[in-house]
Amino acid sequence: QRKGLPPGPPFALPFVGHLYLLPKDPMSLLEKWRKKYGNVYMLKFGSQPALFIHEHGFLCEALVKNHETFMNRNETFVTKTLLGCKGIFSLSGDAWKEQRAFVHATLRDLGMGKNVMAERIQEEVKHFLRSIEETKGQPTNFSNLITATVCNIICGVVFGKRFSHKDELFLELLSNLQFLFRELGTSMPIQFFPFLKYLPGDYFLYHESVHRCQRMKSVIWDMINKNGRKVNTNDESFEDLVQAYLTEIEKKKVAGITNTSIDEENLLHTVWNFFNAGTETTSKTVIFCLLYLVYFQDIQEKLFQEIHENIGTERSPQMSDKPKLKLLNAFLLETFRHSKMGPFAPDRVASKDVVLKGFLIPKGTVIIPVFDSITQNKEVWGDPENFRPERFLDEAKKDFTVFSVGKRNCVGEAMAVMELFLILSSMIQRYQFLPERHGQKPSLETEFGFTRSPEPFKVRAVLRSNKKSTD
Ligand code: HEM
Repeated sequence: QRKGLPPGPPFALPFVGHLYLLPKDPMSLLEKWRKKYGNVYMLKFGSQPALFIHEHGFLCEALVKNHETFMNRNETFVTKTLLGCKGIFSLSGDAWKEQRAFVHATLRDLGMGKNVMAERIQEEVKHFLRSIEETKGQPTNFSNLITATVCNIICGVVFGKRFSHKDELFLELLSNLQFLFRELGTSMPIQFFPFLKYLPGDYFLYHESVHRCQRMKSVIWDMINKNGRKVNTNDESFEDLVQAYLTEIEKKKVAGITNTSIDEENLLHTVWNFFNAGTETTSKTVIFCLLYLVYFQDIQEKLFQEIHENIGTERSPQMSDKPKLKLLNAFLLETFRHSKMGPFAPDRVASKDVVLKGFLIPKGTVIIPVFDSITQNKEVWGDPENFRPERFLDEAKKDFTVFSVGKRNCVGEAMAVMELFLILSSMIQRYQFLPERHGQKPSLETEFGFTRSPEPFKVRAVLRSNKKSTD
């Protein structure tokens, strides 16, 4: 090891580095290494150094204080082969800065004033509540409905329209999205050993993933074009992201600007990134919230009382109600923390040699934030194993976010928070969620993946007695 490098386990093998040591769910091994080497240690992924960060302060040192050095994404099988290094998620350098500034400003505008974003979310929430009602209090697994709802909210914000949950394009979008999320974990070895794609039988799902990505592009392209859009470069008022983006492309053309990343290829991939980054994360959060509501009936009742006192049961919750629902806000933060929904943040790469808190981090090092430890550290949280929303009410503010930190944090954070607030407050206001069978709690066990999932569970959604049917 070069002098000054962070500590790390021995026995890195030629070609594979430490990869051979990592099991499918590596979290307990990473925790073991954290205890042995500290909150920051280094492994080798093949020949590439990989820095694991288990501490919020160190993460800020890297991603906030040294943003320019760690701004770029690592080029991986997913970002390079599947996403073609296009779109806001995969781009690096000036092209990323240009996409980010444009997307950030557009999302901000959609969420301000008339608040088109909140309107689109509320429209979808109405459909969601109606679908819950159709279950008539019978035990139901709501996961697919929640995922379709969240995906359709993105359609509303991006394309300016929602789709019927039975629409063929919408169903294909959803199925490819779910496949890629579920299966990419299995094809991970391909990330480091691309020659595996030549093995017969497509065991690592290389060809299937490439095929699904091609279908995904074609579906999104159809959705982008479907409205037969007209672009008016003088019109500054937009009701969706695609319209804003197409207008920006046109403006650049009219002005003769060719040195730009604002083009159709990046539009397609950026829209795709929205679905990849926004569907699974947000829907899993709602699913975990539902699980905790059912498991902790006393907390559910307190949340209902808070809504009852501050909003009543006659009108739908609005974004302006959010500051008043302190327990609901705390419940959401505790769900993020306790569920460990996103074990890792997507990786970045060091663009030059840099010294962080006395450690030398060589150019080309991959940075892997381990959110699991940040949310489960006993020294920070005291009793991390307990689900206690009040910790976000009573105690000194904790440094923690599941949206990552710095200028390249989640660009959809405000939208996600809006969705989660409107979905949850509306659900709790209207229904009481009960376990499948009286007195039988669902399991809190989870399965590891890009995002963690709870074990499948059914719930009875019983209309609160003071609510009228939505029909
Ligand atoms: C609970 C919900 C969500 C969580 C926990 C979450 C978390 C994250 C995290 C950890 C990152 C990586 C940031 C980094 O590299 O440091 C990210 C990036 C991103 N997220 Fe989210 N996200 C959520 C919802 C959304 C939504 C609703 C959208 C949009 C519809 C979205 C769009 C994106 C995009 C486009 C990026 C890439 C940003 C860039 O590279 O500049 N996310 N998200």
